[in-house]
Amino acid sequence: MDFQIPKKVEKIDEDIQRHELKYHNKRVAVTKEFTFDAAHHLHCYEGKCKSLHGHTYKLVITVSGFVNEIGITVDFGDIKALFKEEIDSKLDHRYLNDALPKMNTTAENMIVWIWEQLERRLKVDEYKKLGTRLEELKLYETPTSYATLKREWMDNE
Ligand SMILES: Nc1nc2c(c(=O)[nH]1)N=C([C@H](O)[C@H](O)COP(=O)(O)OP(=O)(O)OP(=O)(O)O)CN2
Ligand SMILES: [Zn+2]
Repeated sequence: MDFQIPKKVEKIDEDIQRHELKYHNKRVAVTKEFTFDAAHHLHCYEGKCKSLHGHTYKLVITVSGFVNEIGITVDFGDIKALFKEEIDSKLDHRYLNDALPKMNTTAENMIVWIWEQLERRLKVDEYKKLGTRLEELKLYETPTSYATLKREWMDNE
C-alpha cells in the first residue's frame, strides 16, 4: 500500500506555506556573535596598552536580507562560515601587529578592516544576488570597551 501523509500534517504544511508567503521578501536583519583571542600593542600611545597584551575579542555581525520561502534571511551557519574563513583564520591566536596590514591595532581600525573583508565576500558571492548586505559590526576589546560600525555611516561618508 502507498504511504499516505496523515491529513493533519498536510493541513499544518498549508498553513506554514501561507505564512511564509506573507513574510516572503521582507528585509530582516540577523545577528551572530563570535570570539577570537589575539595579542597586540598600541603605537604612539601612552598607557598600559603600549605594552604587549591580549584580548578575547567579541565580534557581533549583523547582516540583512530578504526572507526566503522557508523563512530564512541568511543561515546562521553561513555567517559562521564567513567569520571563520575571513576573520578567525587570519586573526585568532595571532599577534595582530603582524597579522593585520600596517595599522595601529585599535578597535576602530580593526573594525574597518573587518568590515572590508566581510563586505568583499558578500559583494562577490551568491549573496549579492539575494540582496544580502552587512548592516552593523560591533568589536569588543573588553566586556566594557567596543567599537561600532554601521552601513548608514559607510554609505554617507
Ligand atoms: N578608542 C580606543 N581606546 C583604546 C583602545 C582602542 O582600541 N580604542 N585600546 C586600548 C587598549 O588596547 C586596551 O586593551 C583596552 O582599553 P581599556 O578599555 O582601557 O581596558 P581595561 O582593561 O582597562 O578595561 P576596563 O573595563 O576599564 O577594566 C586602550 N584604549
Ligand atoms: Zn588592547
